[in-house]
Amino acid sequence: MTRPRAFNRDFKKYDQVRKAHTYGLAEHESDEFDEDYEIATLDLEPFLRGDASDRERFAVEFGAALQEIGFAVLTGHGVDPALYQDAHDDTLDLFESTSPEQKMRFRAERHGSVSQGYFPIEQTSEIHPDLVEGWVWCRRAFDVPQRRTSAFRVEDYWPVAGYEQRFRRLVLAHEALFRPIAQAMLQGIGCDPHLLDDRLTGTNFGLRLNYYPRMTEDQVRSGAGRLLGHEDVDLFTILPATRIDGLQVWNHRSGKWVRMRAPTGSVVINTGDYMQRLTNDRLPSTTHRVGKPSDGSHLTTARVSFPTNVYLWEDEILAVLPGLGPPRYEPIQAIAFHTLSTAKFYGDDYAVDATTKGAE
Ligand SMILES: O=C(O)CCC(=O)C(=O)O
Ligand SMILES: [Fe+2]
Repeated sequence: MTRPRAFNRDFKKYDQVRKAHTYGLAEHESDEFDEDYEIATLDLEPFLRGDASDRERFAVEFGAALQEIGFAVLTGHGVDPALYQDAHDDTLDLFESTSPEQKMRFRAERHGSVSQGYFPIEQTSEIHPDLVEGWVWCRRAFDVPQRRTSAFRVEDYWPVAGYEQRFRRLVLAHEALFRPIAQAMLQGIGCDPHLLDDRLTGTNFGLRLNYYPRMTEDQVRSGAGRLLGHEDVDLFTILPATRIDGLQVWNHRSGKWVRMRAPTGSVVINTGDYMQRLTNDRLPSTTHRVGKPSDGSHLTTARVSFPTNVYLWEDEILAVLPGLGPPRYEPIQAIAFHTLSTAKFYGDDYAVDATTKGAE
């Protein structure tokens, strides 16, 4: 059975930043690919440890890549590659060894802005049945410093406590990169690099595990994709390079898709809706999706990915940053911005009015 095609423009009313292009949510035979486009791979080390001129050089190249396509690949980030190997194995283990009943005990629901918990296959969003299972935890689900209204209880969030400890290592390693990456982005578009430092200290984030099971011939024939075309709602995403490819990125200039090929151990960085709003459209929230891998392994092998989405806390106000021209957007509270945007995926009831307290 072939489903009718769905397009992003059918869901335009949810957009909280300008998105002028039209794309099909799943792969289609009419899609065109820009096989020559190379997403920039940059070494972050000079920005982390170099002098002022090293930092400036990196920031300019990073800013250029992001302004052009919204994606860049970083090496030299300092995260131990063994952490990524462990996260890969732990993700496979979590999805393959947790019973369906246990998974459903943690079904995703709204925690502040974030839809946190387990997403069954074909239920990542209400708008498109994707062939992925997901599991999301925000900062509240980790035993790390933060303001809490009640004591942390690991069993509220995790089917087995050991997973919290293991994935905590990954989120702490990524948290150390939040400010340097944001600083480089801001410097790269000519802003004061430190504008977001305070708000990124102890900020909220979402760790998302994606498990794309092996596909049957019928699923391939149905036209279903592994993950629908979307933009991330966040400031930016840190996606460790996946072992199996399949990530496709929309090139605004050519209107074609670009295949992401990131070297082992590198991280893919992309800007999201919060960043597009704060930077007055200078850094785009770029469309991407997951399609079939180039090696045909979707018929035999599961694929996993484990992106970290960087957010601001719910009570922050998102206003266009200084130095970026006349603001194209009104200030908006982060919880309203986040939940209005993601009501596209989770249904209209997901949206929280700005005046409502972002209760858990
Ligand atoms: O699986 C991937 O490569 C990307 C996943 C993604 O875009 C997401 O979880 O938002
Ligand atoms: Fe994404």
